[in-house]
Amino acid sequence: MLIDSHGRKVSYLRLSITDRCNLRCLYCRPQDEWTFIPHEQILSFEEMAELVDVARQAGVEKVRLTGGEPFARKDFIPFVGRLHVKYPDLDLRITTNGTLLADRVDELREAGISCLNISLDTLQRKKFEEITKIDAYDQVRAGIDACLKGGLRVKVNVVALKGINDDELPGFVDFARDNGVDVRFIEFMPIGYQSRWSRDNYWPAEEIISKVEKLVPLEEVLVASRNSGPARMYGISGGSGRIGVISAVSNHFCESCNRFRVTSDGKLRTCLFSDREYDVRSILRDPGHTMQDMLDLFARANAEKPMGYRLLQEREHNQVCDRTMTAIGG
Ligand SMILES: Nc1nc2c(ncn2[C@@H]2O[C@H](COP(=O)(O)OP(=O)(O)OP(=O)(O)O)[C@@H](O)[C@H]2O)c(=O)[nH]1
Ligand SMILES: C[S@@+](CC[C@H](N)C(=O)[O-])C[C@H]1O[C@@H](n2cnc3c(N)ncnc32)[C@H](O)[C@@H]1O
Ligand code: SF4
Ligand code: SF4
Repeated sequence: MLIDSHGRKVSYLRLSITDRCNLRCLYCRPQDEWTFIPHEQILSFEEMAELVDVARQAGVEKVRLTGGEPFARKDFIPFVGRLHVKYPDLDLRITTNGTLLADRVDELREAGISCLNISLDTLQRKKFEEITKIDAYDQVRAGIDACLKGGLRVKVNVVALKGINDDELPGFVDFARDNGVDVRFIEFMPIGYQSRWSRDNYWPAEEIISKVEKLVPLEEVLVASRNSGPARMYGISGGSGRIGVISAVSNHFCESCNRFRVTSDGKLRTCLFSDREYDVRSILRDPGHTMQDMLDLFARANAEKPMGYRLLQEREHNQVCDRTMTAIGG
């Protein structure tokens, strides 16, 4: 079991399947120039499965597969299916941009997935293209509809962008209520070289919630699971669907941080905000390595796990780390 000096226990792994993505969201990655991680440095699915073995041994109960865009990697769904067969009691989740989903819902359900986190920052097609650089709004909406029709639970992630989507609260409240889904507004985090974060486009969670309260009565819902994420959720009175906020900048949740991250090139990050990385890939590719070597690395990393909000304070909210979100996995 991995418990650090602040008493935090690691029970949740975010594993990035690939740094490649078919969108170019303005808050996530550089807009003009970027390089992808060379193919040979990306962990194979066999290596990722071994990593999950180690994580299970270390006490991890929930694994979120992310990216880049996880569905952009060939044979992603069969990999999910293999993990599910091997660990039927593992809480296996996916975060996706939803563009490549619509015709894969049955396959996903058969692979053991019952809930998807799907990113959608606007309910307007033209604005979607402005934010992501790609005209794929209809694909995402079709992906969400297909999930709901196919009986998968959906949580919608909206990066809160002042001056860009702060006029769309009524639409998102209706969307949550009409579809019975969770819509979660994530504070824009200043992550990655060339981050476009600024005081002008940052829209804090408290402001979002107080504006939603003027539209509809809200009731805070306490999230009971120890493996749950950092969202604060509110039920919409008199209807289904919920609105939530992830206040990663204004009101941190580092005391209850339950997670490790591993990037697609096999670097363990104990904190989203810290570029301090531990080289899992070198161990995995050493023919003589043992499970204990991996567990020792996890333990050493965990002993050095920071309180991420302090790193943010030290940088005075300017770009907190160099790696881009698309390479870390969010
Ligand atoms: N600062 C910070 N942000 C996080 C952390 N975990 C997730 N986030 C952010 O929260 C947003 C939503 O993440 P998701 O991939 O949907 O996962 P989640 O909300 O943690 O997962 P569940 O609650 O299990 O659904 C992303 O922008 C993440 O970067 C964290 O530990 N620290
Ligand atoms: C990096 S993406 C990877 C998975 C998938 N491509 C997607 O967009 O859902 C994971 C999550 O991080 C969020 N994200 C990316 N950059 C962010 C930033 N700078 N601040 C807050 N959230 C961000 C995305 O909106 C998404 O919900
Ligand atoms: S990884 Fe996700 S958030 Fe980043 S550019 Fe791709 S779709 Fe957008
Ligand atoms: S900022 Fe770092 S320590 Fe804080 S919750 Fe996020 S990952 Fe955990």
